[in-house]
Amino acid sequence: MSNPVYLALDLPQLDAAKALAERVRAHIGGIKLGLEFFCAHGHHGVHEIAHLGLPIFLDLKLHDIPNTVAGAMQAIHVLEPAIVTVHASGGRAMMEDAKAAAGNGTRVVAVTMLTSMDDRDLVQTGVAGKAHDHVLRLAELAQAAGLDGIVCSGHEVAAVHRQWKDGFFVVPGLRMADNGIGDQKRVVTPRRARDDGASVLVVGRPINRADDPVAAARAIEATL
Ligand SMILES: O=c1ccn([C@@H]2O[C@H](COP(=O)(O)O)[C@@H](O)[C@H]2O)c(=O)[nH]1
Repeated sequence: MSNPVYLALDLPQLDAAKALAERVRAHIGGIKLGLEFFCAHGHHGVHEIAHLGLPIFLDLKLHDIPNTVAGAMQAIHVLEPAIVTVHASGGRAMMEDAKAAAGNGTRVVAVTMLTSMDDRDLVQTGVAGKAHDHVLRLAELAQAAGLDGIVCSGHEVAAVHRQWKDGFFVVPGLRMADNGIGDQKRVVTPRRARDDGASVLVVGRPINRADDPVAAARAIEATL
């Protein structure tokens, strides 16, 4: 089985990001490039990281009207990302158009509820109910829109997996026992997320802020 860990390269400097990816390359299965990286380095930065030969996950969390999101998907075709994210709360039509505009080799997955939010945060956005139910509802919408899967926390992935058997599930918010959680609120260990059905495990700070990133990546790999 291939390594499900995708390293979130949330670093402002391109050289430092490249050097880190090269160091941990043998202990990860792919690289996630998010808003911080893409806003700073754009297509050029993606090409630089893609030279390493690992699958690229563009975590752009697109959220706009359908026409605009479809245009953005077409603009990133050329980068041949393995995975791209959109926000499920953008609605069914937006997700359908995003999927239609994506390249054949690209999985489009919908962010349900950010792992940095809990039940209280959800209520503050005007959504009544629990995170768990909200995630399941948005997963159903993403499936109906023809997406490949969703992004959710490790708290929900087992339930989502039961309702969407062949879905592709991306789980961030992962921490080992000795990691600080920072701004994340719905966290589990990488092992628990994998056992509960995660397809991709997104790990950022536990590796990219570690004193020894290679040792940290190896330690996570050893638990899987
Ligand atoms: O719900 C979400 C969606 C995306 N992310 C992204 O994953 C990484 C997690 O980084 P850590 O340092 O391991 O907390 C980061 O790039 C987020 O943008 C998420 O955390 N939660």
